[in-house]
Amino acid sequence: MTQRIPSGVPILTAEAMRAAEQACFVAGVAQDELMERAGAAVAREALRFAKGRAVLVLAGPGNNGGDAYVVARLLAERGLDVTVAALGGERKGAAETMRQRWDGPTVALQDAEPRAVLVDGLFGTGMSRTLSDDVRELLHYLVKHSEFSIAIDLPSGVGTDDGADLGAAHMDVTVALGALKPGHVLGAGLIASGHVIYADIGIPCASDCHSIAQPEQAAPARDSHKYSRGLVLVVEGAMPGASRLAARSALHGGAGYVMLAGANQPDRGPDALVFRKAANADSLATLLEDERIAALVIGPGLGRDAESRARMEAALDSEHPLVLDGDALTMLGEAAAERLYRRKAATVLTPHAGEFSRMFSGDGGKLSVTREAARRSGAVIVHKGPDTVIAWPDGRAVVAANGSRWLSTAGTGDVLAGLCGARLAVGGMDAIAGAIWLHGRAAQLAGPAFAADDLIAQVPVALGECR
Ligand SMILES: NC(=O)C1=CN([C@@H]2O[C@H](COP(=O)(O)OP(=O)(O)OC[C@H]3O[C@@H](n4cnc5c(N)ncnc54)[C@H](O)[C@@H]3O)[C@@H](O)[C@H]2O)[C@H](O)CC1
Ligand SMILES: [K+]
Repeated sequence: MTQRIPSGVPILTAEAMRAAEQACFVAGVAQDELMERAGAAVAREALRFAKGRAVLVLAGPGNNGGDAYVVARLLAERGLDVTVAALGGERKGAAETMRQRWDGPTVALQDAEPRAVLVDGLFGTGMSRTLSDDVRELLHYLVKHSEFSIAIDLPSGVGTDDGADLGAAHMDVTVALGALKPGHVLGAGLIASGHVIYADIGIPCASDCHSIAQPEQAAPARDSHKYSRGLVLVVEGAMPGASRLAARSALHGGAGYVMLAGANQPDRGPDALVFRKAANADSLATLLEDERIAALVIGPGLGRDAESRARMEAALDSEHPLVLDGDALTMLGEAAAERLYRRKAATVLTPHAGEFSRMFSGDGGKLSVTREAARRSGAVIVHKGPDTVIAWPDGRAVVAANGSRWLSTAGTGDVLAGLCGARLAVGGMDAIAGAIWLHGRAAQLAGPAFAADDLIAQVPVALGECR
């Protein structure tokens, strides 16, 4: 898997990181020691590429700069040709100690000349405002004219807690110190960070937010049968192709039995896919009385007319675990939180950015607005994108940012909705992250320029990789 983001790693905000660091100091670890560990972790990665190349280390005014001086010293001790370009003069505390321990060449940042390897130690989690024009222009110039660029903790110019673009250049590698930050996995920060390497520097980092990890996918129990593995019913609508993609995806995503409820029997498609006639909302409501249904998927290709709305209401009124996607989300709109909060059964929403903004307002980064929406609606929210944020009502969150760029093709959202239905049926709300992992992994396996149908074919292969 092209692992741009390490999996299963805690994600901490700047404030949480500082608290974790403080707890270390209280436990007796000195800031100098942490800075030495941070610098050693970055130097180790820089060495992989820097052999025989000239190195330019940018040192900012704070502790990110302190780390930078450690990196410079360690690389010079290994015989590399290192120059430090410093922003500002005397530092405070451990950063000043590290500045004084550096006895190699130092120039003022504005006098820096490009070198083959660039180490960015200007700003890390202390980034609080947009980079000034002169610093931003110089940073971009130096990165552009380097052969390899590596950022300490975060690329300078990335919003730590929301991935906002505060002037960042695109780095080849970023070494995340102690934990990932939202800035590594969201928006502009995900792009600027390049390949993210997690460096454990001995700071205990508990978090209810992690980067996505491969799900455990035990094979079905020996005595399982199609109902115990979960019956998924997919509601067909105005555009049957979308719901059929979702239904076939559920079949390959591990469901024991998949039904497609619609107006006309499909004239082709897997025989394993059972069709049930439901010509209108009333006949759908009757079908939904079947207690064997473990999960319901509605929205792909549903349509937005009165009949579609009536079908959605029938699904919402049922007491089945429910995946709402596409048109169902658009029809819910701003009423989503209030309408869903009353549901007792598990509800999963799979909005893309536009659908999300029509349902939930709120400012702040994608992680915080999605967590707030999950809390208010009582639903699991899968806020899709190159940085998909999954948030549960109890505050837990997972971010998936390894997906293939080829997922930007029609029907892949329908496939995800079907996978969520299968995982909801098999493992309940907690299993939803597994659907996103399977979707992303199947896309990587499908290679370039796949169609949604090819994506479904790779899901069992991705499942086979799970323990
Ligand atoms: N948390 C850990 O486990 C460790 C963190 N380390 C490193 O410390 C930095 C965070 O250091 P801090 O001093 O808090 O902030 P920065 O160095 O990122 O920023 C310095 C300073 O710069 C000012 N500032 C903010 N934005 C701008 C701007 N746009 N232009 C100019 N100046 C700006 C602001 O006052 C900041 O305080 C962390 O990333 C790690 O690299 C430890 O060394 C190791 C353990
Ligand atoms: K940095």
